[in-house]
Amino acid sequence: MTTPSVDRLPAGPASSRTTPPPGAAVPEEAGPDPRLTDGVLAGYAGCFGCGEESPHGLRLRRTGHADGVVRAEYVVQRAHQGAPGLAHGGVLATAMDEMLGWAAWLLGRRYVTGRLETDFLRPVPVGATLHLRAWCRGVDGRKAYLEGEGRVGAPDGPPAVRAAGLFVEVPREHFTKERMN
Ligand SMILES: CCCCCCCC/C=C\CCCCCCCC(=O)SCCNC(=O)CCNC(=O)[C@H](O)C(C)(C)COP(=O)(O)OP(=O)(O)OC[C@H]1O[C@@H](n2cnc3c(N)ncnc32)[C@H](O)[C@@H]1OP(=O)(O)O
Repeated sequence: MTTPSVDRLPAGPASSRTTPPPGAAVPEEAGPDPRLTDGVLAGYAGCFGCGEESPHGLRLRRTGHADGVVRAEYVVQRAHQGAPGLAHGGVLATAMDEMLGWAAWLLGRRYVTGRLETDFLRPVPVGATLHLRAWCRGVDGRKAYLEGEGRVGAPDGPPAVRAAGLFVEVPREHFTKERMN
């Protein structure tokens, strides 16, 4: 049996639930609008994906944002291992969740993840830098369809992870009503 080249896989992992319906447009980016976050969530230091005060967090560092594509870098830490020396798949999925979330919030509305699909294409070693990108494929009412990928070592390095997600727009109260403290 031969192993198919991952580079020949289809462009994304999207299922019907993360594929925008025909006619769903990609809106002009409007954000991030500080009024959406009310100072409570913006740049939240405790965020597991990007916060500087999350001790074992991913500390994603945004490196650019142009033409509807948001970019970031993530260095795999020892605390992020699954198998010895390799990133845990759930941690890589978290990195993609964060990236797709950024791309959604840059549309200028509040979104949470409804569904996240991930393809793991290669193992990612501890110490490696994952170069991440995410973009919007379309918005349909409250639903936004996002995609992203992570490449090892360089922006055009070999792909290690790809993701597609459905994000749902929520009101500000979403972030307060269920909070336990
Ligand atoms: C996150 C805070 C960030 C703040 C940062 C501020 C600074 C900005 C900087 C940086 C950006 C942030 C980066 C963050 C990245 C990480 C994001 C996360 O991890 S978010 C946490 C995990 N996600 C949840 O906790 C959601 C839990 N789920 C819910 O609360 C509800 O289920 C919700 C809101 C998703 C939907 O509930 P309903 O009652 O409001 O609405 P219904 O009617 O059920 O769904 C609306 C539509 O969406 C579809 N839908 C919902 N879930 C779906 C699913 N799983 N699959 C397919 N479709 C789904 C439904 O079928 C419906 O579609 P039809 O309008 O009928 O066409």
